[in-house]
Amino acid sequence: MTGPAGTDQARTGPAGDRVPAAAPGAPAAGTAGAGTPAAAPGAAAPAIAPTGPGPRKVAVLGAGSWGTTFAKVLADSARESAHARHEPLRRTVVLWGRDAAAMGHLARTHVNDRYVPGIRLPELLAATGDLGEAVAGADLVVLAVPAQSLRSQLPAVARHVAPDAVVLSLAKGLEGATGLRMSEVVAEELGRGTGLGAEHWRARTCVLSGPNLAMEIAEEQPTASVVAAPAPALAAWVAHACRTRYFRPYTNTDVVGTEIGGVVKNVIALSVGIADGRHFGENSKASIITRGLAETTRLALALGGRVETLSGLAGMGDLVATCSSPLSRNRTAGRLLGLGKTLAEVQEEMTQTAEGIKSAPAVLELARRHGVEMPITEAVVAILDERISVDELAPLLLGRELKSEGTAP
Ligand SMILES: NC(=O)c1ccc[n+]([C@@H]2O[C@H](COP(=O)([O-])OP(=O)(O)OC[C@H]3O[C@@H](n4cnc5c(N)ncnc54)[C@H](O)[C@@H]3O)[C@@H](O)[C@H]2O)c1
Ligand SMILES: O=P(O)(O)OC[C@H](O)CO
Repeated sequence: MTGPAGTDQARTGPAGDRVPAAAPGAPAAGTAGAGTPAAAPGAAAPAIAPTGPGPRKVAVLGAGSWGTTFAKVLADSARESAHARHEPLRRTVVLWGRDAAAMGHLARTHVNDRYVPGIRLPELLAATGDLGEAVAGADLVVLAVPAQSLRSQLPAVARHVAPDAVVLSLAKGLEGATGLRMSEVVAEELGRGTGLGAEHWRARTCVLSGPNLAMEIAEEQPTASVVAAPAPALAAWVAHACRTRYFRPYTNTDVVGTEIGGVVKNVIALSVGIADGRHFGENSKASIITRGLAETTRLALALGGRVETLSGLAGMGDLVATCSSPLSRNRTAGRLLGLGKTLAEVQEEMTQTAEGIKSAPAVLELARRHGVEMPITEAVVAILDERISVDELAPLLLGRELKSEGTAP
């Protein structure tokens, strides 16, 4: 690992316990080394809601636009908090990316020009191409790889993760093959890989979602977000770890609703992009956004989410940001489709992840399994499958039987 480590001689784990400081790259107390199981099956589970100071070591896995930006947020948060308390910096933030050469360059230069051009990253931010080195001893493990790649990274995470670590998922997608939400994939894989079981990790897995276009946050433009966790104290611990003067995370305990809001808005943004590509104006786009929120809410409620989550930052907030911004990759992909490009051409042109393309069929399948009607999603999937043309989108949606407004089917 390259970059500064925490300055204190001791670290406090998520459960508030004092444990000896770990040398950079070495497993911390309570953490298994590379290739060894992280914890014996049936080991006593430490407290789920961490107390005390925030995480001493944070690993951020995935050095794309959001992983890099969120690592900056975590480093800035530590610096601001130390400054406010007149205390020394106590946090190490380690960003892991699969391209070791790129990570070496990032560590030396503190820039990631491919994903956040022009942004100077904090000195506190370390970078590595060695996943074990990043995860070992981390109190908080942040997952920022795209949804379809997450599962393949988790066995390696399981080999190194501390049993009492907290996991924070940033991805906004459903797994295509299973239709599972990212928090479900995390619990399943870490439960199996550590031998601690899915329930152990479900209780420690949080998600962050909201109107969070990475480049705006990298530029320190004021932004709010939501941390959802199974327990309020856990959400608060994570929120405190990432609050900065430009980033304000709210908390809730609706993990399902928060994840579904982040997933489905990408599909709706594809549709708004298509409308944009067909040169439709604001009425059309506002109509899609509003009815998109209705179908997102229907699905979230069917899965156990809460309506206030969908009318909040992780629902309406994210939908508005993504559907309005030219920075959105999903809206951009939709726009290219609307301009007449094929899906293959769009994918060729996109250099960053547009989660909605892979998630849309999984969202539709999930909705069907729960008897939820999602006409916009259905139309987007039909376009992606090339069963209908982009010109058929509007007649298809407007030709449906009239009904009363609201989220009811
Ligand atoms: N960019 C944003 O504004 C933003 C904001 C909020 C949430 N998100 C979500 O965050 C997640 C990550 O998106 P992003 O914007 O950082 O994507 P990105 O396209 O900018 O970067 C993706 C990164 O993941 C890496 N990657 C891809 N496959 C991998 C694999 N198999 N193993 C390891 N690394 C792999 C790539 O090399 C790249 O560094 C997505 O789910 C996205 O929806 C993005
Ligand atoms: O660029 P997009 O479309 O992946 O959207 C980025 C963020 O999710 C917006 O909140």
